[in-house]
Amino acid sequence: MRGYLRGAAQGDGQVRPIGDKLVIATHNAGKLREIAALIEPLGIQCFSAKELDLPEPEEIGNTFADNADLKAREAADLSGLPALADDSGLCVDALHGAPGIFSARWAEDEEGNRDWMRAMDRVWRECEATEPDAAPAAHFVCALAIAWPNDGQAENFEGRVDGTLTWPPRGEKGFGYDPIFVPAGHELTFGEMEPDDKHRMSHRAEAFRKLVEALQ
Ligand SMILES: O=P(O)(O)OP(=O)(O)OP(=O)(O)OC[C@H]1O[C@@H](n2cnc3c(O)ncnc32)[C@H](O)[C@@H]1O
Ligand SMILES: [Mg+2]
Repeated sequence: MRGYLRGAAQGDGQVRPIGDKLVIATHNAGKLREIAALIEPLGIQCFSAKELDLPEPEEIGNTFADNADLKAREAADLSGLPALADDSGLCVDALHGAPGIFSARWAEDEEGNRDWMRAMDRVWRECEATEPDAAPAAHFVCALAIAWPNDGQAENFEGRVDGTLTWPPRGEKGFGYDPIFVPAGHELTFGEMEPDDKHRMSHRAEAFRKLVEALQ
């Protein structure tokens, strides 16, 4: 494993060690599964935020990158290890980019319980109200951030995948909005695809490729 990360555009240009232990700063089981699969070839030992009992920070940023940064920085400070966070979401053209950074919140009820059918249904109803007969254009964004303990900096890597939305939802292999998203040039939804196929084209895989390119 190449253990140093070159400073990227948003960082300070310094080279920092990743070492052989990394916290995956997410409380989302679907993301954790995908990130663990993408990280496996690097031979880094990973700890999840859940197994370290880290709190879920309030996502007060205005961009995916800001939210990824704050999740990574908090997990690094609390664990004393480098931490990788992912902030991601679905952006629908007809909804001016919504739900975007509010993708998780669209699934939540008043008590904060998540129901993905509720979120997908809301997206589809709002699209129908705007463009009744179209296959709405949408994309997923993934911002990854790596932060180091008590460092105050994070390195960011962003990926995107374009596609269209479909109704009704299809497939149970993914998570979140996967059952209504058909990537461009394909017929299966992300929910119907095998995980390896999603990894060949996903927003998360693209962000991850950029991270790996910055390793030395
Ligand atoms: O913040 P953490 O703890 O990482 O977990 P989260 O579920 O709250 O994650 P986000 O704040 O990034 O919210 C983004 C939501 O967008 C959805 N999402 C992100 N990537 C996705 C993907 O690859 N497929 C389907 N839905 C996705 C997903 O369900 C998330 O809950
Ligand atoms: Mg979140």
